[in-house]
Amino acid sequence: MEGTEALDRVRSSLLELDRALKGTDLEHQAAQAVGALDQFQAGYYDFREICDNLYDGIHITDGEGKVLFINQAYTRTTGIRPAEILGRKVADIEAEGVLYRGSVTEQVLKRRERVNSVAIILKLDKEVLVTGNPVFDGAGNIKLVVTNTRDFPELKRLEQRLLTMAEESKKVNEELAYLRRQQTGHKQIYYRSEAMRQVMEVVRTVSAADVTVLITGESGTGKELVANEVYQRSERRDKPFIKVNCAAIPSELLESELFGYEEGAFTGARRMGKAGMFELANTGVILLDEIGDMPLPLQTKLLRVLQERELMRIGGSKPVKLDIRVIASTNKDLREEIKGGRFREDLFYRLNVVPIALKPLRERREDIPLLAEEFCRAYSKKYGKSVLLSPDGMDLLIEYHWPGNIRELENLIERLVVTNDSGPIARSSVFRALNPNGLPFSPSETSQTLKAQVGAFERELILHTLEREGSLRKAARVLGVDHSTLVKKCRQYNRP
Ligand SMILES: Nc1ncnc2c1ncn2[C@@H]1O[C@H](COP(=O)(O)OP(=O)(O)OP(=O)(O)O)[C@@H](O)[C@H]1O
Repeated sequence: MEGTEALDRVRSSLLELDRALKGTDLEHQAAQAVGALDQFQAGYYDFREICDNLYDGIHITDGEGKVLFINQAYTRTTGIRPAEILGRKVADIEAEGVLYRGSVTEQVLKRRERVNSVAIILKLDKEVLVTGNPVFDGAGNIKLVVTNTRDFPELKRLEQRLLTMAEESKKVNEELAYLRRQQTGHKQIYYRSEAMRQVMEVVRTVSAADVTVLITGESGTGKELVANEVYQRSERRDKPFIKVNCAAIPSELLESELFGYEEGAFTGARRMGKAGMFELANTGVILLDEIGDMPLPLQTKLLRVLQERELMRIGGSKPVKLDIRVIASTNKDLREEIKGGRFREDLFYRLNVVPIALKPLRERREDIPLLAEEFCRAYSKKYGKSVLLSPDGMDLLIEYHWPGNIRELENLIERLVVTNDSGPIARSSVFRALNPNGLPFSPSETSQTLKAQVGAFERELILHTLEREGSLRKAARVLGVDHSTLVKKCRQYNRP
């Protein structure tokens, strides 16, 4: 019988008694008994309500282990209803072997102290985590045992989930560190020219200071490589380094990519919103590559973000504080862009705190031999070969005007290593690699007169034919000139 039912019965018996005793000497005592019961009942209802609103299952026995009370959560967790256990002794319930095993109440009664243990709910075939506490009377006897029961599998699931998440996050962190290393890759910067020596001097001095850097130069001159170097030498080298190519992202997406958005900011916005590149780079460095291609309205927003060092996601209302170092790069002449009204002058000054201008390769030809040798070495290693450049092959590289700068040189060397056997690469192979479509040799920009350019072309043509045909006589036949003419030309070009 449930406690509340029992109380109701006692109350109605008392009321009956009260009525029967009306007018007798005992009338007053009967009325007092009804009042005391009412008070007790009110307290019991409060207690029940509180217990039924607890998340944990509550199970209370007297000092003999007789079950006095269970709350709703206990029934929810164990499937055991009040009618099955109220008024019964825990030892008997356990001996029956139907409802539960491993009673914590029994252990508390024996050990007279708090017990944490796992009990098995036979009824649902599951484990629960139980904590039992003894409640003592003034004489030191146990008058109650109060236990709380929690779904053990749920805890276990949470623990398991936590473990999996910890493992996943460890893996993600390792992957992140790997990708970061790969992305910035510690590629060495090779140079011999005075121009590059000065650039590296600036890189070394400004990297540690947290200043904004603007790197300019034609495509392929090494702007990204220099940006990597600034990051690697900065205090933020272990923090995020996010690169954004402002020209590669469609202008209508660039704003949300850079600054992020809140949920519901626009149709198609992701649930929960999305952090932009600036937020991802927070505490680290952001490289705004091809900044010259950023649309004007976005330049205004960027300027505000750089000035205030905080941003607002699209559709957001809470500003996000930024602690970020900015490196910008472009192959455009920003002063020309300003003149043409395509770039904001105030943004230019904000970015141009430390300008680093990279010269095109044709204006620092001293770097070509070192770069070519290093690329030869690196690609030989990659392809398991041992390829070198012949001295006259190298001369060709030094003369070439390199519109694609170092990227073009690197790609060319890779092609040469792949297509040549180990050993020195002949001048003719370099020539063919530089002229894959059989187009005339691209002359150096320094040989400007027609005579000089024709001379350079004739020289290449003769040397190339000689190399291919293997003898002066055969080359003269192919070129349709006398043998003596060819000998004379060879002498003129310092060739035997
Ligand atoms: N001094 C150098 N030493 C070694 N490698 C270099 C050097 N300069 C550039 N490179 C290599 O040349 C290639 C092009 O360089 P990078 O991408 O940095 O140029 P960029 O100026 O950023 O080009 P773009 O403007 O097209 O993005 C890269 O593979 C880079 O590693």
